[in-house]
Amino acid sequence: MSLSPRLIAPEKRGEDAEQTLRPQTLDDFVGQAAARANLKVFIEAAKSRSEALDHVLFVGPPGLGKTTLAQIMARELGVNFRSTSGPVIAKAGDLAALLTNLEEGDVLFIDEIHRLSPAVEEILYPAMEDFQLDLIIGEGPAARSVKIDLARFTLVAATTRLGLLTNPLRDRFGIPVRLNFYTVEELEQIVRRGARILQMPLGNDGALEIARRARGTPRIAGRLLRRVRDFASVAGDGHVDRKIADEALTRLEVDALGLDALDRRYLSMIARNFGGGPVGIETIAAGLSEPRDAIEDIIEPYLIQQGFIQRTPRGRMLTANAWRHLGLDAPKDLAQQQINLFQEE
Ligand SMILES: Nc1ncnc2c1ncn2[C@@H]1O[C@H](COP(=O)(O)OP(=O)(O)OP(=O)(O)O)[C@@H](O)[C@H]1O
Ligand SMILES: [Mg+2]
Repeated sequence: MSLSPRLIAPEKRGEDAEQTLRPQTLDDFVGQAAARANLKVFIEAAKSRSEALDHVLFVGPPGLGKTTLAQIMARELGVNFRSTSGPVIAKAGDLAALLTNLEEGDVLFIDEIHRLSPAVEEILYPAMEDFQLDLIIGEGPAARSVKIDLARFTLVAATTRLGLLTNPLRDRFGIPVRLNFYTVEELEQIVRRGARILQMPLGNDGALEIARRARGTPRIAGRLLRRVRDFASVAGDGHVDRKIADEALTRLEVDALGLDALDRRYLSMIARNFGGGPVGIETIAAGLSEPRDAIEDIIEPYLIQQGFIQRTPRGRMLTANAWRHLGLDAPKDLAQQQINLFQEE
């Protein structure tokens, strides 16, 4: 799943030197206060009992710190970190090989767990619950099943789409953690921290400007920071203030609220072609020539959180906010339309 390239796309891209900006400890990690406080307690408890931590599931839009937190947890627990992802594990045997290599207490991180194949999921259930592998060896009448004991490990999984997880899988995580978009204040701290690490001169107003336009997402904050740095070193003396940040971000087509060209294309298509909606997701996907998954995962969560669109039973609908942001007049009966749609439910 990916969108056409865009600067503020929150999904990961290889070119990003993300590891340099990654916080290494829970205390270093900005924001997500509730999640952080809970994890701290669970980690302390597991350590004091010398037990493996219960399985953890991180849920949230791309770029909010799921992988980062998984790595931090292994470090704070003082155990090995092994990492893989749903689409990479093709066969049951691949997962079996990973699991049998784990040591007591290790963290196994499975990214994009909603993309595991059903056959692989079957293997995972007893492994998570009883720390056992049930394998079928051979085929036909000669097939027999063997049980292999596993070390007590902690599965840390991440998904952008909780709805795509099967219930039995979801139920096996003792610690579900939802990550939310970051506030501007939190992003400002993240931007300042990034600037310190990159040794880049950044004024307070410059940090605020980048934070406000980072779409609630640390990954985007980091990426904007690097692009602004490039711009400042070419256009000026390298120092970043509000004016330089604004110029750079405007050139990159990131608007005052952090929406990029694709976000605006999404909104203006619904406004101009569908009178503001309601319009179904398949129609939107076709109109934008982007995969439906990516639209639901990457574009919509932020637009919903910012109150630009509403999901109604009959499809997506622009809010008054969105019409205003596009500089267009909202239909006169917008409020009444929205009330009617929800009453149909
Ligand atoms: N709380 C934070 N403080 C500082 N930097 C952060 C924070 N959370 C994330 N980052 C930075 O944002 C980037 C993306 O984080 P991460 O890879 O953990 O996101 P993710 O949720 O795993 O995304 P995806 O769903 O695409 O895998 C990293 O470079 C990381 O350094
Ligand atoms: Mg990740």
